[in-house]
Amino acid sequence: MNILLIGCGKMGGAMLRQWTAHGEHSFTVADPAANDLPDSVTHVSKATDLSSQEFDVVLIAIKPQMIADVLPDYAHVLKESGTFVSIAAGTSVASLAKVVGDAAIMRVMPNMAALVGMGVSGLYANDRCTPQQTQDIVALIDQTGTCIAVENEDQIDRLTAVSGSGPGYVFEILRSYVAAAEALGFDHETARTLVFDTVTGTVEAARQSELTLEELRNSVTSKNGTTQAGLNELMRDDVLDTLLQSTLQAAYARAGELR
Ligand SMILES: NC(=O)C1=CN([C@@H]2O[C@H](COP(=O)(O)OP(=O)(O)OC[C@H]3O[C@@H](n4cnc5c(N)ncnc54)[C@H](O)[C@@H]3O)[C@@H](O)[C@H]2O)C=CC1
Ligand SMILES: O=C(O)[C@@H]1CCC=N1
Repeated sequence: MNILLIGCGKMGGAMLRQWTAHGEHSFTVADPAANDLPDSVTHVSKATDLSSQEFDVVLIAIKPQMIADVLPDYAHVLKESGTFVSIAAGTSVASLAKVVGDAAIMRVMPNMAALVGMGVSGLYANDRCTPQQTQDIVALIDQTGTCIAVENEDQIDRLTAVSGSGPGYVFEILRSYVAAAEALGFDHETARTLVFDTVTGTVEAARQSELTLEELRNSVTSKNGTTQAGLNELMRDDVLDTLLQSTLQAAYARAGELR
């Protein structure tokens, strides 16, 4: 496919890196500030630099607040049979259709783990998208990790709060965990190794196990042992559950404000 990526910042750039590594599609990036693009990518700064080219896919990866200003310039560059794909948080299909008209539009919500090919994305396709169009975009997103198709847009906003914003929460939890390890006397590098290897190993063990997370937690908690002493603090007054629920609710509410 011949794909135009409008905006190639942190998220668009992370996905582009995986796509160019796969080498299956042709990419043009429209971004006045893009640099360090892979050699195979054509770069333009603005829509008028595109001449009369038309694309199979126009992928919108600019900030939600910029879409109304920037997208009108690109509304005509999609082939009749093409697909608009937006990764912008919140911005609804209805808002996009106001700019590009009655077209095949998909909302994809990726996350930053796409940078290392381990992203997880949600995908919603409006009823103008054919099964073939959906299949093609699912295959494209699969090149950045895993793609989960959802039935309605609200699911995309909910998924944004869980996995789209998820790396932000996880980076913060890791930062705090590493700081706590340093407070116990480890140097920064050793603290990072201990925490990162504990987290990645535990996630993989959970993924490969048939036990529930509660059963796994209990299986490593000896009665009156060290883990129980730690968990008594971590689980006190359900503070962690309350905090994570309010964290996800706040992100979901913000997605609604961006529609
Ligand atoms: N950063 C993340 O973890 C995630 C971001 N997203 C979505 O991805 C989109 C982009 O976010 P980021 O990459 O984080 O932002 P960013 O600020 O890193 O990238 C935005 C890019 O848009 C470019 N841009 C600005 N004006 C432009 C114009 N007139 N024409 C073309 N390009 C222009 C900028 O130069 C920049 O490279 C947002 O809509 C966001 O909601 C979705 C999932 C995760
Ligand atoms: O913070 C944001 O708005 C973007 C969308 C999901 C993750 N990052």
